[in-house]
Amino acid sequence: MLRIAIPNKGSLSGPASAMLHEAGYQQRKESKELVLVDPANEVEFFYLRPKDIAIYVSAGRLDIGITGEDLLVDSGAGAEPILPLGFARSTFRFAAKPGTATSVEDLAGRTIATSYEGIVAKFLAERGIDASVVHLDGAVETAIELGVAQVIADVVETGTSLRNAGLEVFGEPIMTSEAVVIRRTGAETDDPKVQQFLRRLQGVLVARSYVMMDYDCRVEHLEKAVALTPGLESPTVSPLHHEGWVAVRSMVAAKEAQRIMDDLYELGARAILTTAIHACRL
Ligand SMILES: Nc1ncnc2c1ncn2[C@@H]1O[C@H](COP(=O)(O)OP(=O)(O)OP(=O)(O)O)[C@@H](O)[C@H]1O
Ligand SMILES: O=P(O)(O)OC[C@H]1O[C@H](OP(=O)(O)OP(=O)(O)O)[C@H](O)[C@@H]1O
Ligand SMILES: [Mg+2]
Repeated sequence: MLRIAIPNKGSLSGPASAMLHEAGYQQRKESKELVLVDPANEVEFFYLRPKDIAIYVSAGRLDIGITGEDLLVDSGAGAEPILPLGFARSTFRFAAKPGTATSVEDLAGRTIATSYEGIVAKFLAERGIDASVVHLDGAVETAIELGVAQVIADVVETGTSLRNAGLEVFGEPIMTSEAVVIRRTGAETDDPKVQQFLRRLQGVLVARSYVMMDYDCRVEHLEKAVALTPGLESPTVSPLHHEGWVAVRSMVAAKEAQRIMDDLYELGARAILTTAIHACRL
């Protein structure tokens, strides 16, 4: 059985479970379940606090986990990312009241409120900046207004929370982050069970970002049409009963599909269809 740590709460939890479900794994039906065994797929899911996942995985009793890159760095645990998952994308930044700080040099002597002391301490140590850090569990943006700190260091996505608190980012971004699959540093890379799990998730990522495109075109336009739809390997081209015409089938990036359909139509291609890909193994 592959033993996998999954976030039980917060921004990572819903999208992680949705991705696993799409990959064909059973997921828990109610949020109080702590462990779920999926015998058909030979995996066991442990629903853990996102901040703790890297610690569990580094301890070696769980094979892999899903967490945020920022949480992994913050934990300082001996685990490493092996597959980016494309959700929970964020940037970790310093922010303060406008006019009170413009660069990281202004951090010296200040108090910084954060839920991510590990990341902040590492950043300050690397730059030799002497500042105090106060830990808060959340709603860190309010710390300045309430006099707990002069600066915050927090996750920023849309910037709405900062704006609502009347704060502005300053200095370079401390790090960018997204959800990742992690494993213990130096763990077996070629464990077939881990490889199969990763292939399933990669299949979901591809199925989400590509569509299958089919169209008919005249043989003399084939080269130009295929240049628009080169596919991942090479398009499938089949003869049509109607002489001088071929049918072409190719994978296309979903976000480019409409533009490519326009260009194919201009070229004289017809019966241009796109269909969703539900699952794949490349
Ligand atoms: N608004 C957001 N947009 C995108 N990613 C986010 C957002 N908030 C947090 N994250 C990411 O989610 C992970 C943090 O998950 P975690 O569950 O600890 O915090 P949370 O989503 O803020 O939940 P909570 O604070 O309610 O427990 C981090 O990787 C972080 O970068
Ligand atoms: O830039 P934004 O789109 O506003 O997103 C960033 C905010 O989202 C998260 O907060 P969350 O809602 O999880 O509350 P928390 O601060 O209590 O963790 C994060 O801690 C930021 O506060
Ligand atoms: Mg939060």
